[in-house]
Amino acid sequence: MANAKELSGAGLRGQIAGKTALSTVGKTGSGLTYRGYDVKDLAAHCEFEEVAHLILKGELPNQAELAAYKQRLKAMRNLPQALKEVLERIPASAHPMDVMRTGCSMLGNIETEQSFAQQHDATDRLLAIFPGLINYWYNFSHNGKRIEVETAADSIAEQFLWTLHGEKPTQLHTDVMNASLILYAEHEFNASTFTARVCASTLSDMHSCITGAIGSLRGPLHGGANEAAMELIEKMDNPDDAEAKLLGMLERKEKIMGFGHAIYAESDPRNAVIKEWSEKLAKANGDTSLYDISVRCESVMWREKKLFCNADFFHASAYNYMGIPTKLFTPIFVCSRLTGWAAHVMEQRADNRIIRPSAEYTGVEPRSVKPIAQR
Ligand SMILES: CC(=O)SCCNC(=O)CCNC(=O)[C@H](O)C(C)(C)COP(=O)(O)OP(=O)(O)OC[C@H]1O[C@@H](n2cnc3c(N)ncnc32)[C@H](O)[C@@H]1OP(=O)(O)O
Ligand SMILES: O=C([O-])CC(=O)C(=O)O
Repeated sequence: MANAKELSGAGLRGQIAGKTALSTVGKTGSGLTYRGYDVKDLAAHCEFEEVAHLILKGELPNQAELAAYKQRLKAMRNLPQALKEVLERIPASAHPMDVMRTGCSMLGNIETEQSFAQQHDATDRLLAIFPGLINYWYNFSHNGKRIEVETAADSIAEQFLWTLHGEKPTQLHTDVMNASLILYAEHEFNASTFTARVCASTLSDMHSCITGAIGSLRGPLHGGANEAAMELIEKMDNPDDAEAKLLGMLERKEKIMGFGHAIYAESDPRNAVIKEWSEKLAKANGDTSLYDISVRCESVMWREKKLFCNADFFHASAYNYMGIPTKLFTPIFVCSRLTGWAAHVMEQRADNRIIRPSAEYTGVEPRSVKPIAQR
């Protein structure tokens, strides 16, 4: 069993900030469970929709329940005209995470969650619409194409790749995307989920909670690390060059994105899964250089700093092998983590007290206001 990380210091590290029945992170040092199931088990045996059902409704579905759930999501993919018009006004230079944030917020204006009784409907609609939403904007702003988002895709994994590339993806690519969505789905009180819960604790609506969470996920210390990792490894010519560049960065005390974790001590269980998929993709592509560079980065970081790859690092090469533009990496995380965020919002609502911690004051002592002429 891996050692637990010593949790103390700034950033609320180690503080119990609430209760959850959704997941455990690093409880045995390195494990991750969703409602009692090991994430590796789920990634090996399930479709993303099964895991979404587990997280949002409490149990894995049976065959009939899964078919009904997928059919329901499939029927909710259409983009309202008003949302298309907003997306068409966002320039190609925008960051896709900002597009996701705006898209989610806009949907909250036109399909507002009127009461908490609609929380599952609001969540399912977001799950169904997000892949098409981001790829509608991407194709319009980058290629001048208004794509059809109501595809024949059988799953959210397939829908993302289909709406991006305009054709049915290969089984290998669908399988990787499916595993990736499962790995990213839920992670206890991480920064973006905590954002969603804080928002939910004011009794706000689902779209506001998710919009806020997207803003928190965007940063390179959180979800944005998969893009930052790609920007790093694409500058490396080969494994030896990777080693030299990393040693230089460590010497200059630079942060290496895609490494380290706030909770896990020695490894992130999601890494082994996505690393294996990255290797399969590399072999299928007939060019393993990006994978080989990533493997060297992993061994150098462990040898030099005892820092390990988190979920994001091998996602960079895996997504790149599937022809996904780097700036769309973190929006995929959104399409997945939406399940965890929404389930946490529901959990917060079910047993709520407004989240309002205290601060240690470090400012000046009390003083009186001088009339403006005397300042
Ligand atoms: C899906 C996800 O969101 S996973 C996280 C994605 N984020 C990244 O990959 C960004 C890079 N990693 C990091 O910035 C950090 O490891 C975080 C934000 C994930 C966790 O932060 P913390 O809990 O504060 O890290 P931790 O306490 O383990 O840091 C210990 C030391 O290692 C250093 N360290 C941690 N990660 C890294 C890294 N990736 N590169 C270089 N040094 C690092 C810290 O700077 C710290 O050094 P110090 O004591 O001299 O300040
Ligand atoms: O838990 C965290 O701090 C970050 C993380 O890995 C996630 O949100 O998936």
